[in-house]
Amino acid sequence: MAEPLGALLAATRQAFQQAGIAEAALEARILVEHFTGTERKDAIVNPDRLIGDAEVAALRAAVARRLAGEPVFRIIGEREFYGLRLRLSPETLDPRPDTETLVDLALPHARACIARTGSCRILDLGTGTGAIALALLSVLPEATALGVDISADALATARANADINGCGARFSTLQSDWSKAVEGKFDLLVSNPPYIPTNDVQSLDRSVREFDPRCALDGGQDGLEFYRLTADDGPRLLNREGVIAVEIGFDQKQSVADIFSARGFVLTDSVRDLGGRDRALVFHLA
Ligand SMILES: C[S@@+](CC[C@H](N)C(=O)[O-])C[C@H]1O[C@@H](n2cnc3c(N)ncnc32)[C@H](O)[C@@H]1O
Repeated sequence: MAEPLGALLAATRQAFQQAGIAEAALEARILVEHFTGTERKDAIVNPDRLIGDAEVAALRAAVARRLAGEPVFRIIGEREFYGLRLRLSPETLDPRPDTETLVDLALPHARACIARTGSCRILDLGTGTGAIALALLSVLPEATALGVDISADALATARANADINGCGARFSTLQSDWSKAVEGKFDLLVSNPPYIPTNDVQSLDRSVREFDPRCALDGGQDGLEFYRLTADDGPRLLNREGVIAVEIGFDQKQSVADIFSARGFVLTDSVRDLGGRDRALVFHLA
């Protein structure tokens, strides 16, 4: 039966509040707008607008999934990141707002390269949805990027995201076990690698453990495996004044800095995330 938009929104919000969902009002709005094809203003200006049976049924199914623990962005299959709309798929990480910190940290280095040379060649190792590379491309029209992942599903999603967001001509993809198959030199290497120690994956929050792909999380026994690989291969992949910018776990700054400095890199920049935790580091070759 058709139901009024305002009532659907109120009922969804109430169900989420009762279930103890922290951002009940926001998540209710995201689901209702997505499944009813409405915008924020519609529920305010026209709460009596009738929503048809099919949309109501789709919304009810989505609410049931959310109440069963599935994250809201997985349910709608997309997420906003750095002002871009990114599709998600089964083998992509749901990109987190904290990763925008890495984009902001890398940006001045890319701009400096463009000022120097007129362009910037970016390598994104473990690109997933393409979030980091595409965010950079969206604000750097002179830049190009190569997104690398081991997952063909993730690369297909990154490709679609590049096209949807108008960066398709400047973005290419490569399936590779980390940097093994990557050829050529880059001005900026960015990466948000899997960095959870293998034994800690089981104790992650259920919304992460069950809905983000394990391959995007598991960073090996001590969580640092992909930093070692990146630091080992960095000198081969970077132009002379090239820069590496990586996201890290909140307690990994010293360990990651040690790994890179043992391979001839110098830590030149770092930043904390919105919650005040160490989040991203920049390295230059000494
Ligand atoms: C933490 S996710 C980051 C995704 C995306 N860059 C972001 O920040 O939202 C790590 C990514 O590394 C990829 N990955 C894991 N192991 C890999 C490997 N051996 N070679 C290439 N990519 C790998 C995963 O598929 C996943 O997309």
